[in-house]
Amino acid sequence: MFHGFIYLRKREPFQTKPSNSAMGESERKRIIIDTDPGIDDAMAILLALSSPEIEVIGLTTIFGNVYTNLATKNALHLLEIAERTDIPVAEGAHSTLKKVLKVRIADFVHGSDGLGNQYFPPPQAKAIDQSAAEFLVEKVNQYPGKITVVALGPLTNIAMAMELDHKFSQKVGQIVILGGAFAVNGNVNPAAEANVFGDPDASDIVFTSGADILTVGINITHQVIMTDADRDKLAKCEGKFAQYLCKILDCYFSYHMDAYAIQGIYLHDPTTIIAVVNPSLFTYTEGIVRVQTCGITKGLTIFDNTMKRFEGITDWSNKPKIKVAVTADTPAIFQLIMDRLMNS
Ligand SMILES: O=c1[nH]cnc2c1ncn2[C@@H]1O[C@H](CO)[C@@H](O)[C@H]1O
Repeated sequence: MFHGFIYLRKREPFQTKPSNSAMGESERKRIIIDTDPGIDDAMAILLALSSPEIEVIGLTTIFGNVYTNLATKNALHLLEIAERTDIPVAEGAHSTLKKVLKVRIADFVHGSDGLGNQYFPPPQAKAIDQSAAEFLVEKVNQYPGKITVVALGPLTNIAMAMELDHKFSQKVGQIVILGGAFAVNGNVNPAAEANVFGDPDASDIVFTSGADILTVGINITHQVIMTDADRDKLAKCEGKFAQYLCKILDCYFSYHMDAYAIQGIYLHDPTTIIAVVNPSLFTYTEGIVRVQTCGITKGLTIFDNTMKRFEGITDWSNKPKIKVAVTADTPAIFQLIMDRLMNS
């Protein structure tokens, strides 16, 4: 049982910023998106690029929905679609933190090209020479306390950045993670959510690193659903992003019909972007999260609400707390995603 609700905060948990006003450059949050595109990653990246509250200063890539080299290709391709090739892409790890090369790839969710089996022409641009971890470290040192890292895939690159610079956790502004399944079943198996399962050792390191972390699990993202009818609305928009997304969504819809028997899709990654764009649409609880790294419950996220003083030392004792999203204003989140994508 997830007993965190006692700590539930009202709608002032994050520093809330106006969502639609013309914001000065200095007020915009600088974000780096760590991503494995991925259909819902593509939606999230285009949503982020349509959101005046944030400035995307880089993309870093990781395995998950696709292998890392394809994630890099897709990230570069999406920036070409958005005409934002000024944004650097840094390629990340090809294997887990423990160097397991045989990673789990969700091509059955996103198509073998990761973008709904559209086989777009290869991008012209190339990734920068720095690795994802090096890029992350450089940026948090350049803008201490000011970078928000949005992690939409397994957490390998973030854990590697923490290994590379032991002060990374203190220098990063916030890490907003799509990860975990709190008090609900996973989506890889009953225990584990896909991103945490992808690299459980890295997830455990990141969750216990002491950084300011907000994690948005599938207990939240499974509430934000785009239906067939919503897709039809998107298809009627002339906007470039809306038209592009309608091309790639079919495969993701078919997967949800197969796996969940729903005529709709879960907006995991776009919902996580909204947690950065308008945090007041979520509430969270605070506690310590550890990750099971082996066995049949590999990838399980186990939350300690710190209400009980356990006798003796446990593996949760003295670990830093993180924020775990527990409620969300799902109609408002969905509407904001749609408005941004329809008007892009
Ligand atoms: O069944 C699944 N297996 C693997 N990955 C999945 C599945 N469903 C969704 N995702 C992907 O994992 C993240 C959320 O856990 C999302 O990025 C989503 O695209």
